[in-house]
Amino acid sequence: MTPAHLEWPTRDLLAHRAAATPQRRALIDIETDTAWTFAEFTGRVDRTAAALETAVDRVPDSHIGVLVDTRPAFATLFFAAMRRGATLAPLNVRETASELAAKADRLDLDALVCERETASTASELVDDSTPILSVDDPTTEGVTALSTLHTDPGETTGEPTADGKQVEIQSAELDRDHTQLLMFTSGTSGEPKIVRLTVGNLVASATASAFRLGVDPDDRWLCCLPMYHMGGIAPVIRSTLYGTTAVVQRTFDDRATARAMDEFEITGVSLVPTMGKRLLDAGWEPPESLRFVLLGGAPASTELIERCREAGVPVYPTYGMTETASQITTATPAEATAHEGTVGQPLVVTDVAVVDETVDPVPTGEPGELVVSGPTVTPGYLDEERTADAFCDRGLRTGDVGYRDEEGRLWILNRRSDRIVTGGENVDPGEVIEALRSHPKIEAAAVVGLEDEEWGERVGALVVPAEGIASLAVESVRKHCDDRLAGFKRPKTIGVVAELPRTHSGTVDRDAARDRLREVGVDVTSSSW
Ligand SMILES: O=C(O)CCC(=O)c1ccccc1C(=O)O
Repeated sequence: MTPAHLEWPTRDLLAHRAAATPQRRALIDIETDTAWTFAEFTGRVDRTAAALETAVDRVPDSHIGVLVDTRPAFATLFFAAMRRGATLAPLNVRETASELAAKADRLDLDALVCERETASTASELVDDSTPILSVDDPTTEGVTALSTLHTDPGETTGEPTADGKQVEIQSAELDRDHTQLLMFTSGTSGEPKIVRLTVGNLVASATASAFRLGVDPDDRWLCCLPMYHMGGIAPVIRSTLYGTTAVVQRTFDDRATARAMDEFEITGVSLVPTMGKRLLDAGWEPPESLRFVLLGGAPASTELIERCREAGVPVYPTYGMTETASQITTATPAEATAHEGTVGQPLVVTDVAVVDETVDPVPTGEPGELVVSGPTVTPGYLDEERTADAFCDRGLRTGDVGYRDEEGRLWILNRRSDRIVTGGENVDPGEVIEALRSHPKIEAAAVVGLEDEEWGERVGALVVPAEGIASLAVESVRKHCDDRLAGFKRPKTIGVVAELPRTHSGTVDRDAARDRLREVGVDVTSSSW
């Protein structure tokens, strides 16, 4: 065992930051045009932590649900929970009350934190004995002041002085193995999994990220991804660890986001591919200040990477999961250009093994399931059975298929769980998508299995016509596939749509794609099955 004094430090990141650089800017909120120094931020966190103490009998290890959208108050709650050893369970504010109630039921909540917009939904999610707190105090102007709806807010500590000197720094050592976050994976079918992420996972991820993206003391990271997803909260943790500024934008909007990048001289931003495409479609020109666009959450097309290169966007395609506290591999702009389609090499602390069905490594260049290990990997799901299923001796089985080159760069082929089984044959949707995308009039495609009486499943395809293509004949798509795919792989139902349905995190929503196909799909007869 490693002696304690040689172990990775797990002190309160924010308290440490507030002591080291109290006057540097921690957060900028675009919506309210407000900025907080690290001294002010840590003061707010203390007040929020005090309000939690008042509302919850025993804060350490309590489960605190969060129904708050992307705003500084979310960041404040995160660090308040960290400081007091509570566990935060962020919920997706865009879901319906019934979807949220099903999730809340699984979390065993000791309290629920809402905001003005979600207060009425929040009251439907928990019973009367569970305190509900709001980050919008109706009696004060403070955006991050936290009051309670069901209970008295009690005493709060005062604001720090202008020079931050009187801030009381609580820099207690944190328990690295403490579960800091319970995150729902953006599952597209079946019951979503609840991922446990520890303080150690989050700190390791934020540390390793810096070795790929670099850190400049004047960095400003634009946070416009939802903070209840991993890709949205990760930049807040990174910025606090680095002592740099998180600029918070409640919702992405191509024009408003482009404007914010100019106005705040943004140096980095996390985006999902759909956002990157929308920015470019709107004629976005990246500001000179911009050093990186971390592009993840879903595979980016080679066309999008090429468009980024042409527009001078410093794009870092990344492959990550909630289960690994964000990035697993990340490619640099130079790699992304020189090695088309790659998501780059693993972060410095992460190992990726490519394995066959018996979990033995396959030779370089050959495809296999990706197994991830290292300090960013979750200790498991809330559900023990699912944990047992997901892990092997080598680490976390991702269910994704990919291959690596001699230098260790990774390519993702498809999500294994998306595999379609038709008439006993396995179909890799990625292969069908590739065939469809080689059609000159098709820009994007989603391929899913549709229930079929005879074959179990049949292949269905939603296709999006390329820009400027007024009409795309289903017959021409069918012919194109006839020439390129074995009979069982050819789409038997084809639908032409303007846009693919996507989940909030940007991945294709496969259930919605299936529904769309049932609505607009045309059944085609292939010359052979
Ligand atoms: O796919 C996931 O669940 C993680 C995605 C993620 O973290 C992410 C998504 C978009 C942009 C950047 C990142 C990141 O790795 O920080």
